[in-house]
Amino acid sequence: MLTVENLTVRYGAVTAVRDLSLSIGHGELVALLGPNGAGKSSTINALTGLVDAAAGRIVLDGRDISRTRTEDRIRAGLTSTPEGRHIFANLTVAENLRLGAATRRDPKGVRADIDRFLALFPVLSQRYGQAAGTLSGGEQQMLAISRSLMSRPKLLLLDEPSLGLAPKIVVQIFDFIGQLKAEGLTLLVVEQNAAQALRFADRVHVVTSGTLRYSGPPAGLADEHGLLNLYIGG
Ligand SMILES: Nc1ncnc2c1ncn2[C@@H]1O[C@H](COP(=O)(O)OP(=O)(O)OP(=O)(O)O)[C@@H](O)[C@H]1O
Repeated sequence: MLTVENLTVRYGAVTAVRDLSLSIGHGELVALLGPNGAGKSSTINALTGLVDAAAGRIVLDGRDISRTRTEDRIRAGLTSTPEGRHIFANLTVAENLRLGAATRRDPKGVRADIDRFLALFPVLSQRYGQAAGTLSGGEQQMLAISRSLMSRPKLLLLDEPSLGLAPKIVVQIFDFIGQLKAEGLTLLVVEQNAAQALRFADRVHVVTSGTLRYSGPPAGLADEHGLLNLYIGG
């Protein structure tokens, strides 16, 4: 579904991502792991067009989207849930959900999707008219993922869905991610929490200092020291 060839992201003199290539097949969940500052968010943001790629090619379902505007990438089926959730705290739960559907022109379908997420997460239903900023961290993450799904993506990029959440909530979030995969959604999940990310991953990439160090099945990282060595460059 997605092919990334030789992606490079620079911020002035800083090269955040260097010559990174990866692919994601239909229905796959691919995990992108790495320590702080490795270039994971920069990769996601280049895929959605929020930052410009200095070099490389991004191909979604056979179409080169490297120079396509973010909103057109969303229309083409690629959406991300950003790190830190970025829900609109002063807007209601309902308004946040509706904003996720900004690129759609089928009000009935939008309404049906909102109903689906309200049924899935009763707390969103109970707090439908309240400011989203009053939700707990875990509830905000559920809302952020639901909002992303409102654009009906075929590929969802999740940037650190576990960030700042209690371990029990993290397990619930990943249970939901596993459910999305079971429903056929294709996912790229960026995570620091390797154990959770690997629960449902078909393949995994490990990036450190902007460079891919490992690409392969999760079993290749089964030895904890394998991942640790990759992280510390051993
Ligand atoms: N807007 C920016 N301007 C300058 N440097 C940046 C910018 N955004 C990121 N960087 C730098 O690029 C590198 C990669 O950052 P990035 O946020 O992509 O890493 P990450 O793997 O997502 O890290 P984390 O897990 O801590 O979120 C880091 O050295 C970071 O300081």
